[in-house]
Amino acid sequence: MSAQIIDGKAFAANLKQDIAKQVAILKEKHNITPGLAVVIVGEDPASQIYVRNKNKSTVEAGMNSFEHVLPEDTSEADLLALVEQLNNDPAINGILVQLPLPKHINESAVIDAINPAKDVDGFHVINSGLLATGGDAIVPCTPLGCLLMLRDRLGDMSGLDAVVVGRSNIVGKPMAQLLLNENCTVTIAHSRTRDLPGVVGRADIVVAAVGRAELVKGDWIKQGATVIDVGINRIATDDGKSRIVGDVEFAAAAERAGAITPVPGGVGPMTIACLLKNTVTATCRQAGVKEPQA
Ligand SMILES: Nc1nc(=O)c2c([nH]1)NC[C@@H]1CN(c3ccc(C(=O)N[C@@H](CCC(=O)O)C(=O)O)cc3)C=[N+]21
Repeated sequence: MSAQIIDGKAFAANLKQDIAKQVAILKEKHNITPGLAVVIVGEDPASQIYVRNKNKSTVEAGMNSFEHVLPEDTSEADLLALVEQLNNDPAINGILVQLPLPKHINESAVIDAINPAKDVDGFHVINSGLLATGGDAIVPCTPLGCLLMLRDRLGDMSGLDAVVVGRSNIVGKPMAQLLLNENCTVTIAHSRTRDLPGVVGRADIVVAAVGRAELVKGDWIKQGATVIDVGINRIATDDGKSRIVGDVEFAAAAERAGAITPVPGGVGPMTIACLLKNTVTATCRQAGVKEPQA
């Protein structure tokens, strides 16, 4: 058997079209243009590429994009002052502070300084608390993108065994919450898990988010399982160049899975589409208007 490849790029392109329609309706009916501010501290080239992609997608969707590139040696106090300024700016509906931040800055202090209503990453402790307690959270973009692809593929997930490999605050934990909300039986596996192959092998749904190249082996996957690969790892190749691989051994896993996301072209593009989606959601909540149907 060979898996269906879940085309995250095409899925994201569709989602972005819907979002552009929503933005057009917001403009026409309410005279509102959503504004997204992205803050980046330091010169990490990979980060700069993400920021550029986000900026391009935001503008393509008809929203306003504001970029703040600060030097690596920016103090925590100066970054907090910028966050406060963005919190108070009515033209800004969403704020994203690119992670990781330089080591001299306390990340959670910065994230928790963002107005939770503008926290389009869904990283604020208020939003993680709302997600955990069934409230109206802004949901982190990567897990939200994974959920949309899973719903599209599987529909009702009630009673399915789901394993999330990885326990980060930004992917693993919120992903587990979302799967629990779908009535899956959820296991969170991590570096101390005994018998990871056995745990993964029971799962109908595997979400791999550990950040370790090809850690999840193809022959662990249950026949017909749905595999979502969140990893983006750059590895060296024999010819002295490099390529991007996920957290799952893709070719071998595709032999057994029912469906699988590729890397690149899977979860990554959905993350950006969901950032735009969250920005529309946040804008509508701030304005007290119902989210338009695309
Ligand atoms: N506050 C914050 N929020 C984030 O959402 C955030 C962050 N910080 N820091 C960095 C990571 C990384 N990230 C990616 C988003 C999209 C792709 C993406 O679209 N990747 C494409 C292209 C990959 C390529 O070819 O380079 C793909 O997977 O197909 C990748 C990585 C968001 N992040």
